[in-house]
Amino acid sequence: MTPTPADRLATAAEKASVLVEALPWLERFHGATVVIKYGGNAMVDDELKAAFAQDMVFLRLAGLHPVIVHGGGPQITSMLDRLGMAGEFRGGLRVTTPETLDVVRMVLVGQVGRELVGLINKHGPHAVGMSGEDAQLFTAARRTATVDGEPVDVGLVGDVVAVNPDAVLDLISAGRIPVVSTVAPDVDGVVHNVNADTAAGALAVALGAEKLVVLTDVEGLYTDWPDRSSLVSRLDADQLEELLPGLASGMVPKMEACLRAVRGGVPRAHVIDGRLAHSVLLEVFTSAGVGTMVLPGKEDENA
Ligand SMILES: Nc1ncnc2c1ncn2[C@@H]1O[C@H](COP(=O)(O)OP(=O)(O)O)[C@@H](O)[C@H]1O
Ligand SMILES: CC(=O)N[C@@H](CCC(=O)OP(=O)(O)O)C(=O)O
Repeated sequence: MTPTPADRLATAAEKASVLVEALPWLERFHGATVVIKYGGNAMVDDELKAAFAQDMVFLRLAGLHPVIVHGGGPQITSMLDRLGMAGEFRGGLRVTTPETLDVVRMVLVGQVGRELVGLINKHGPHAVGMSGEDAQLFTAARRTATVDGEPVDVGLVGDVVAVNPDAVLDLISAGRIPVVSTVAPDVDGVVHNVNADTAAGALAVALGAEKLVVLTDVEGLYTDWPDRSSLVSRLDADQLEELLPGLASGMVPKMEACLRAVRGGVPRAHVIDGRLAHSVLLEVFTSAGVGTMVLPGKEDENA
């Protein structure tokens, strides 16, 4: 059916109202740094990847400073399969032998990071890739996984114990979009595999980011997974701390990262659905937001 002049007016008014709704958020976040964790499971579809790249360029051109920390778990697993190498997760962390680490580093830095940089740079000379090894961005320390309450050795897996954000700040001040892969050396220079959620939380704190946004392949945090009526739209750090021990493995590093961020001075952390095209724009520029928002405390609820 051909739209009537009245239909066209209504559509135009709707489009204008979407743009105007963004105005207070454009004002509020002008010049702000936003750390975005782009998860491996949310980056398996070509159209979604292209939409994510558009969102990052949109944020930059709107005056924000997006910093991307990417994952790549499914991509690492598929390369290990192709190479006939066995892989295993314990307590949500990949058991990482020196041979596995070679594959993790190759896939994260050489494949997933490169692809994201390429997609963003279709729009102009914006993105620059780097890893935790560059300019001492991250220092890792070997960590264990927790399985049934017990510590379990998972090999060359690290937590981030120090961040030197200078190289990221240099890129930000040059107007670039840093794209960070999460392998990092320990104090002796031994490279470790770092979970990307963990690294994103640590980087958001070190940069004094305004927001941490974690994209994943689910609508947000469910307090009683997989009961679909238990999706939470907001909670504070104390409430999250109480829930953490009961969460299943995929959500644990994400929610730990959100907690680390808000406890470390980041005003808001969000877990949003990366399967929804342009979910980052909806989160940043609309009043309702999407997914689950973590706030430092109750007093911040109306902030
Ligand atoms: N409480 C929970 N709320 C939401 N998702 C959960 C929860 N517990 C487990 N999950 C699972 O965690 C997954 C996300 O973790 P993961 O697969 O590691 O994501 P990513 O690749 O984005 O890092 C979801 O797809 C869901 O299956
Ligand atoms: C220690 C550890 O488990 N590291 C992860 C690093 C990639 C990652 O975190 O990717 P996602 O965000 O896609 O899960 C791994 O080897 O899969």
